[in-house]
Order: sequence, then structure tokens, then C-alpha cells
Amino acid sequence: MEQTNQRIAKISAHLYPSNSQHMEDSCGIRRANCRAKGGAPGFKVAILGAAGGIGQPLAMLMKINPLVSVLHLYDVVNSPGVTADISHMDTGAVVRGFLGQAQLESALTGMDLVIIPAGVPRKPGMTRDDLFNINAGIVKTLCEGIAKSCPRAVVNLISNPVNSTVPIAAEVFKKAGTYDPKRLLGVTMLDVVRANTFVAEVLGLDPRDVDVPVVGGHAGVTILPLLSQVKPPSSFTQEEVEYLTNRIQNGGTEVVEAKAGAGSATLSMAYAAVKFADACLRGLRGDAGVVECAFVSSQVTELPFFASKVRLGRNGAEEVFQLGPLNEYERVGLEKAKKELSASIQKGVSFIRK
Ligand SMILES: NC(=O)c1ccc[n+]([C@@H]2O[C@H](COP(=O)([O-])OP(=O)(O)OC[C@H]3O[C@@H](n4cnc5c(N)ncnc54)[C@H](O)[C@@H]3O)[C@@H](O)[C@H]2O)c1
Ligand SMILES: O=C(O)C[C@H](O)C(=O)O
Repeated sequence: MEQTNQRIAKISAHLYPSNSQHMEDSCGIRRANCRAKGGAPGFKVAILGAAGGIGQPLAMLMKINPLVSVLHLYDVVNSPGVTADISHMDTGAVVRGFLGQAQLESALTGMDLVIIPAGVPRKPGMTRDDLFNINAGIVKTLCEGIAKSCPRAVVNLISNPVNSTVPIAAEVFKKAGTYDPKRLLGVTMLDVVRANTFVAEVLGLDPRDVDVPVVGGHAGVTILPLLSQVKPPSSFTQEEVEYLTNRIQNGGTEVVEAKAGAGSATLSMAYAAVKFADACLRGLRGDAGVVECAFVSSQVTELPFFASKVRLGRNGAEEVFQLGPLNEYERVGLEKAKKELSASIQKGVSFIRK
């Protein structure tokens, strides 16, 4: 028996030379006979809010992603159960769970990419801005943790209202002296996913063959689909333009109402978040030509933040593209979007600077 224990200890020391924490499985149970799982080269990704409606399917999909070698699942409730469940999937990523503020630092240390879907969702009748009072504080705390434990990580911020939470995150990072505008991205991918779907329906195409740039922000009129730039090049009647713009801008509300008090988009959001995170990871890996829409620090308009196409690279959003030619309908939409966006950005900034 003693001999067996010594053999296991020797193997363990070889597998985990510097960090005995690695010997804990996803439930936090010490298992002396665990071998290194996976071990494939890849990126370390943390999901903050991993036990939520978005967090759970997002965790499942990230566990399947071959670019992920380590997946940290953090929440203030239920993360041990979600972690145990996800960790049984026979894919490469090693999964570890973290519960509560005391484990935030361990959850974040060494991460390359941090995805944040933590926070409360809307109920029917609410705007995304109605979530500000609760979610602003959550995002602030989590970003303080990132500034301390993984200041070089790329951050994908999902928590609403994105138009304000991204400026909040930027202010937290500025205060901590760690702000790198390229590494902070508000996730607006769901607007693009919806736009591709709805436009494909109208055109009678496969949504996978359609690409609709959606710029501005992520709330109501700030969501501005550029239908004049749809690929493949397509023309729409004015009625179609109005129907599509309205449906894309209100896609979130459509789901909130259909769920009738049980939350907002979670499954399509998890899909969109993984699509975006995968693009960020391919950029970090050095792939060329990775371009997606995101809400980032921007000089495309006079506003300090704006969603547009960005090129993702080894340092995050390495290039922010101009909007390109807009038609009259889009120019009017842009003015409306900027007015609301400006107030939402200022609200986020003031929350930290107050
Ligand atoms: N950007 C987008 O396109 C988009 C799309 C859908 C939803 N959202 C937003 O994402 C957020 C989450 O939505 P959901 O449906 O998953 O909500 P949810 O309530 O189902 O899950 C949120 C999770 O966050 C956790 N949480 C709360 N405070 C936390 C903290 N301090 N640290 C870590 N975790 C914490 C909760 O315990 C819960 O598990 C909402 O703000 C929602 O509006 C954004
Ligand atoms: O609509 C919401 O509140 C959630 C999210 O922003 C969405 O667009 O689905």
C-alpha cells in the first residue's frame, strides 16, 4: 500500500510539478489517482456567471471548443454542480469550478480570455437600462478581479446594459492602471446572428451564407443593421428594410416576451458568445483575417465606444473598421443611435468616476 501511494505521489509530482491545486477535480475532491486530462495546447478561458441561463450552455459549448485547454467556471451559486456535470464530457479542456468571491482570484489567475455573462436578465416591460443598478456593481467587482489577477486577458462582456457595462469595465481598468482598449470587447454578436437569420428568411437563403454588419450598440435604436452592406449584395424594399430593422432591434424583447418572465435569450446568446469567443481565440492564435462586430473603444464616430467590425488578433481588437457608405435611412438611424448611446456611455463612466 505504502509503495502504491509513493508511486502515485511520484506520478502526481511529475504531472503537476508546481500546483497541487490541479489535483482537485471539478468538485473540489482530492483524487490522488487522477491523471492529467487533456493536456492539449490551447487557451485558458474563464466564464464568470457560469451557472446562469447563458453560462451553462456557454460552458458546455466552450468545453467542446478545441482551442480551449483549461476552462474555469465561476459563479456565486451552483458552480460546483455545473462544473461536475460539464467535466464528464470527453473533450480536451480541463474544467475547474470556483464558487463565490473568495475564489474569484483563483478562477482568474492565468486566464487568456474571460467571458462575463454574470448579472440579472430582463423581464417583460423592462429595458436593458433597468438592469443597470444591479449589473453595474457586479461588472465592477468582476473587472476589479480581472485587473488584479489576469490584467492581460481579453474580456468578452455580455452583461447588460452592454452600452454602459463596457464603459464601466474600461473605467475600472483605467483606475487599476491596466486598461488596454484592444482587450475589452462588448459582445454584440447576437445582433449579428439575429440579423443573419432574419435577412436570410426574407431573401430565402441559408443564414450561414449571409453576413449583415450590425453597428452602434446593444439596445433598441442603438442596434443599427447596415442592410445596404449585406453580403451577398441584396436589395430590399422599404417595407422589408423597416420590418428587418425593427425585428433586429427588438429581437431581445421578442425573446423576453415569449419567455414571459422566465428570463431573456440564453441559448441563442450562448451560441453567439461561443461564435465570438472562438473568433477571439483564433485571433489570439495569430490567424489572419478574423473579423467580427463588437462594441469597443472606437474613433469611428465622436463617441468613445461604438460597435463596428473589428479585426481580432494576438492583442484583441487590433483594428476597428470604419462604417463604410451608409444610405439615407441608415444615416438617420445612426444619429438616433448616437444620441442614446452617448447617454448610456456617460452613465457607465459616471458610475465609476462619481
Ligand atoms: N450581450 C447580449 O447580447 C446579451 C444577450 C442575452 C443576455 N444578456 C445579459 O446577460 C446577463 C445574464 O443573463 P442570463 O440569462 O444568463 O441570467 P441568469 O440570471 O440566468 O444568470 C446570471 C448568472 O450570473 C450569476 N451572478 C450574479 N452575480 C454574480 C457575481 N457577482 N459574480 C458571478 N456571477 C454572478 C448568477 O448567480 C447567475 O448564475 C444579463 O445581464 C442579460 O441581460 C446579454
Ligand atoms: O434582450 C435582452 O434583455 C437580452 C439580450 O440583450 C438580447 O438581446 O437578447
